[in-house]
Amino acid sequence: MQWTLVIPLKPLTRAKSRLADTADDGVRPGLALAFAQDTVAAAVACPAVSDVAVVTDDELAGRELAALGARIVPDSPGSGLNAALAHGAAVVRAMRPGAAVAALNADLPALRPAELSRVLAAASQFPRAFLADAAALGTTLLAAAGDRELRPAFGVDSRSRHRASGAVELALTGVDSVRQDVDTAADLRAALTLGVGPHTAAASAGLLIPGP
Ligand SMILES: Nc1nc2c(ncn2[C@@H]2O[C@H](COP(=O)(O)OP(=O)(O)OP(=O)(O)O)[C@@H](O)[C@H]2O)c(=O)[nH]1
Ligand SMILES: C=C(OP(=O)(O)O)C(=O)O
Repeated sequence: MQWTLVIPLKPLTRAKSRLADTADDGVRPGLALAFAQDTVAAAVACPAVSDVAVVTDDELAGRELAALGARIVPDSPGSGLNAALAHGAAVVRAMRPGAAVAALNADLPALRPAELSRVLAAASQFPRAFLADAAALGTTLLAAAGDRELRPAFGVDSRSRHRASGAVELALTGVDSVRQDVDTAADLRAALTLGVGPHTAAASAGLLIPGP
């Protein structure tokens, strides 16, 4: 089964505000872009993924992510993360009716294509399914079969909302790279330990990451 991924990305100057202690205003946009580049590159390289749509209004990110093979969808609702995801899924399905779609965060710099394949293979067993993030409070991936609406409910504590929505929580081990989103300095440290992609490795090389 082949998936279309929908990846949301805020304008870079507003992204990753919880990393302000680690990366100042001059550095943080480039770091957020690097996370998205490594996420998109791994998604595009995943054999279970037929195409990747990035919902963003950021011009630079749009150019850079298109160069990696993503389709760029303007965030025309301009009403936040879940509206952007629902819009991205609708645009994808207008072009490819019945496409299986999965929302994936743009801040997974350690993402490995083989682990993403395992998660998508598991998700394909259910009408809707999700993967909890490394903190076990949020969500990094929400998947919907071709005949189901995505119904995204990302944001603080989204794990419990996605569970309450009837989506099946995927109980997989060995998929840490798909769970490891980066919101804080501790998350960045964990991602670097897992092994990040080349964009994030370069962008984080000069950072002093506060200790635990
Ligand atoms: N297109 C779009 N993407 C969004 C929007 N809000 C958040 N995102 C993306 O959704 C994912 C999770 O977002 P958040 O955790 O809310 O924001 P963040 O920039 O990652 O981090 P913080 O600023 O620390 O909250 C990231 O990939 C964001 O870039 C939005 O309004 N539109
Ligand atoms: C939006 C989410 O992620 P974050 O941890 O980046 O806020 C979420 O977990 O639903």
